[in-house]
Amino acid sequence: MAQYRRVSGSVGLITLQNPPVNALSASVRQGIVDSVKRALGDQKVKSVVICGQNGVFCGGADIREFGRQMSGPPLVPMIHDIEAANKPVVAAIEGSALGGGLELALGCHYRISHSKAKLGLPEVTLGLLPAAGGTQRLPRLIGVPAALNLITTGRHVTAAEALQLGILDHVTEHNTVDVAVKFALSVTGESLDGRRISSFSCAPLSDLDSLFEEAMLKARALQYFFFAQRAVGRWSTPSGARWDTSQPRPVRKAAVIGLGTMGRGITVALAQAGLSVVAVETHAKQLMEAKKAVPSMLKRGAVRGGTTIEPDSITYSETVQAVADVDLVIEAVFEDMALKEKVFQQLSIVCKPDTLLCTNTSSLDVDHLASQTRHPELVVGMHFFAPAHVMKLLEVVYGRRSSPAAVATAMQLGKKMGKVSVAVGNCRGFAGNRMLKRYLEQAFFLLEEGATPELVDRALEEFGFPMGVFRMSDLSGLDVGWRVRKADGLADTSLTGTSARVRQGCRYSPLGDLLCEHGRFGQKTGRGWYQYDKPGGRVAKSDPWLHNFLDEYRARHGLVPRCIDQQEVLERCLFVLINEGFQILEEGIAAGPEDIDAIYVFGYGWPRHRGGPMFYADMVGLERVVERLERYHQAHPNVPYLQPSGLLRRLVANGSPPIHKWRNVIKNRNSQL
Ligand SMILES: CCCCCC/C=C/CC(=O)SCCNC(=O)CCNC(=O)[C@H](O)C(C)(C)COP(=O)(O)OP(=O)(O)OC[C@H]1O[C@@H](n2cnc3c(N)ncnc32)[C@H](O)[C@@H]1OP(=O)(O)O
Repeated sequence: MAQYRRVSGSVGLITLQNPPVNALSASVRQGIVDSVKRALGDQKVKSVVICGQNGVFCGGADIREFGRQMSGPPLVPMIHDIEAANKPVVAAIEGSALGGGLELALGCHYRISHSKAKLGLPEVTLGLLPAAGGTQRLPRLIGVPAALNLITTGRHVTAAEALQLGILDHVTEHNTVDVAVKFALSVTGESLDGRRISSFSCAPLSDLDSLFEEAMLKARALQYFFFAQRAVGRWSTPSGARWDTSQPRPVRKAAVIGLGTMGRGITVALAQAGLSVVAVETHAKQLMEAKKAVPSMLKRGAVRGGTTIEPDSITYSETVQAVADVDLVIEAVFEDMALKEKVFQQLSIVCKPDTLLCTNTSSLDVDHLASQTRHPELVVGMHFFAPAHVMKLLEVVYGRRSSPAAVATAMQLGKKMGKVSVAVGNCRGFAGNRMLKRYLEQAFFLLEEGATPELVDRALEEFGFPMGVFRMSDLSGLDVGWRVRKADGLADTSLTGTSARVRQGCRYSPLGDLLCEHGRFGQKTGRGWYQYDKPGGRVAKSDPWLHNFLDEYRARHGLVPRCIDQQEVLERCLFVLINEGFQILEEGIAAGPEDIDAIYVFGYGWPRHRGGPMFYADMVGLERVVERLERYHQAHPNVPYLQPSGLLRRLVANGSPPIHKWRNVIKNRNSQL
């Protein structure tokens, strides 16, 4: 419903009331129609404000009414009547104005918003179009390109961006309804001729065709990705195990070993999937902390998902003996091979002979861990992404001896946890992190050559990543990679001269190692590639120290900085990642391009509307990817992975077939799996 009252003498205030987000149910629409009629018919009312109760303007269509018989007044004439009103109507937007909610606001003559509000037309994510005037009014208000972007992506924009785009007239930090009422008083009696958006004409565009072509490309990418997500469930391995011939085992009780950040998230994900969980942590302090953290994570998840979790579904223990009767164990201890070896040896003794043993390692050798057990066929990797109870991606890593049933069980458990599970073979970094390594290395090289973290991140964010590589590195912690590089004997900053930037005959950048030596681990220390207001701060600010450091570094190594443009950033960072993806396909580590694309979209923030790295390569054109890689390899001969992979060349030699035909060309000739 909607409440109507007169405030400040002459303002008709209409408040939408439909908790939790004041969605446009039949009774809300009826309430709006009645209230507008009252306001326009009341001589004392000179202007109108529409707001929502409890700090939310309107979440759009009431999704609880989807699938039901349509009742109540239709939205289109209702919004039209608001726009046609002869008294100014002001939308006071707090919280969200989404879908039909934004369309309602676009029918008003003015839009005032709180700075924390979010606006958008997310219909596309529900398989709908903004049919209550959104497709007509938004392009007239902000132009076709910007409107097309919002409508085809469904993304929510901040009030600041909405103001910049021209959707909003004013943004306030104060009480939005009070500000809107004052504003409504101030525009009383003014002409509304220039305020009715549907009377605006669309700015003519010369390149409308290419704009729509781009939008169509996005639509193709989204369609491809829709099917790619489903394709990854039909997994297969080079040894012939397949989704439709492998029988998963029932898993009712699971255990997690190690209750650090990852272990806690995995415990929550398992409990949310309805399993009983034994959570083991041998360090008393860490166990105590986990006992507090896990229930509150579960509680937050239950509130968000509207579910209930049996509080006794998790039992905690300080000893591994507690996992004797579980069906499956996920080891999530510190990323240290010696420690993991010990855990697997212990598990092999303690667990039932048919217990599936899984490791959450992000890069270590699953076959080696399997060799520590009595039943290597029951060992697989389950590589979760942080935060493990939130992130959709799960890499299920099969080893040389993993049984089809073991792979099927892990895949099915992933599905039960609501994950997109992708089966991949065992190699350093598996599919996702192996590709990421190349991407990170190129980003470091670009800094050496003259780029800044800001320039690289801007290029990647404009491409569509939620965060550029350096902001992401600050968020996840520079020390993580540093530890791995130290363990691999790479992070040696005592080397001088040319050998400082070469390892095993290949180009190497010690920039990340040097930053760590300065105690700059990213957000957690308040300093990394950017600076933050405090340790744990979230807002990245450009850091003059870092720029000086880069200048000195280049001078020390005789590197003459050059101008690097966004195109080079994208090609260098993305094409090497793609090239590694082809190598992974060639080796049979991933069964098809869809697997890699699902990994990148769900695990690494690759923009969904670009379909994933392999789809992107198809769109850019494989010949072009080869040509650019060759050119960069010529310029940087000591970076061997800039050479186009054999499969990429073979595909080009086969006339660059479209992505859905690549599997015909992929022959896992080199596979050892
Ligand atoms: C003539 C027929 C009338 C048709 C009207 C015109 C048609 C227009 C088409 C549309 O409007 S399509 C767009 C529909 N709206 C959306 O897609 C928005 C979906 N919601 C969100 O994005 C978020 O929920 C939010 C609004 C941004 C709030 O996010 P927040 O993180 O703060 O909270 P949540 O946990 O997500 O949600 C809280 C609570 O609210 C319920 N809810 C959210 N949206 C709607 C909705 N549109 N209708 C009904 N209920 C909604 C959500 O389910 C949660 O409830 P719960 O009980 O706590 O689970």
